[in-house]
Amino acid sequence: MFARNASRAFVAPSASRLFSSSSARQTKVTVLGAGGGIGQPLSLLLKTDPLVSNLSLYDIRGAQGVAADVSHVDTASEVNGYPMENLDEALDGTKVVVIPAGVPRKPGMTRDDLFNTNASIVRDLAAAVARVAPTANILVISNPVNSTVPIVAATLDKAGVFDPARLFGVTTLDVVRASRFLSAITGASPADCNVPVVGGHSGPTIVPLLSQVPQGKSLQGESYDKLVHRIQFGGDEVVKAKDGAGSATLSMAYAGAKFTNSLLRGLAGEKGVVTPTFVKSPLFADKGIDFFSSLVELGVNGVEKIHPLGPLSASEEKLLEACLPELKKNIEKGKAFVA
Ligand SMILES: NC(=O)C1=CN([C@@H]2O[C@H](COP(=O)(O)OP(=O)(O)OC[C@H]3O[C@@H](n4cnc5c(N)ncnc54)[C@H](O)[C@@H]3O)[C@@H](O)[C@H]2O)C=CC1
Ligand SMILES: O=C([O-])CC(=O)C(=O)O
Repeated sequence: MFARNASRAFVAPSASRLFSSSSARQTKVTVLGAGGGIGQPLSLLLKTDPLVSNLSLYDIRGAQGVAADVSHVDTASEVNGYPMENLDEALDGTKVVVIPAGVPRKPGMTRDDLFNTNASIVRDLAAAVARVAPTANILVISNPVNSTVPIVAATLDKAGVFDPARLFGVTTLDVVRASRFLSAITGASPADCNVPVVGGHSGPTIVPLLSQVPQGKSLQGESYDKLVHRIQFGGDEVVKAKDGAGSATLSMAYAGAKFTNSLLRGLAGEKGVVTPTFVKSPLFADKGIDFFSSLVELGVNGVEKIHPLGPLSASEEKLLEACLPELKKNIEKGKAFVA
């Protein structure tokens, strides 16, 4: 059964629940990059989401095969796959566009090293969304998220269709990791370890607010430092273990499906859906940083309310201090690319 709160675990609904959910508001969701390491399992998980009525899978290679495969799963949604030349058709009438298109890291690379390849992929896809589905909600997974989200914003802005309430950088994997890693050292259930992770999505820009959850409050010294490092560099752990074969795909697909489900519940009118996401934000705009991830309430129009950070410990103040200049640089790089 689906969790009712964005911060709880995402669990695929049972078939009986799916069949009884036909009255739920349903929505066309498009995945751009559906043939990839994230795109394939993400498409599978979205096929199990009863809030998705149509699943549109697009990639420059392989999307039709993924669509044929996923379409046999016994849930009610329709699935269509589109090849490279049919991007407009894939986007037609879509409410939600999820973008995991682009290259992943190899050992020794930073997320910023992906900029040269992924910036133009994301810009061109955003331009197509602006043209074909200008009111769609856009969920950006492609790295470096700190730069690709500003790229999408600037591209939509250029086309005259940017609505800040409908653009989201997906930072859910950081939240999922924080929850799991904290639960692993405290013995608490991950469901009780809902750590708000704020800032951006790369190394020092990832700021876990452990002091805001009871299980994390008392951590200090080496165990605190180790946990923060693991949350900030969890992606590197996977890149290293995959040894040249890419970065996190399965946990990211889970995180992407979880965030998409949260957004769909908000769009359908559910109240109290609150989760961290990287959005255009006033929180640090006075410092020239106009995108930031913090707890955001999702509603019928997308972003309903951006929550303030709340009280920070001295250690968290320091983490935030380290985050801001790096994040600013990443955002400016994205903006400059489109300008
Ligand atoms: N936001 C996050 O937390 C995370 C982000 N990522 C990022 O997600 C991205 C994708 O990662 P993977 O799926 O592992 O890579 P992958 O290489 O397995 O898949 C990428 C897919 O994008 C497709 N693609 C390339 N250009 C395209 C275009 N113009 N239009 C449509 N599709 C296109 C490729 O054909 C491929 O199927 C990477 O940039 C990675 O760094 C990965 C993990 C977590
Ligand atoms: O580490 C990477 O490159 C992929 C990613 O963003 C993550 O796993 O958090």
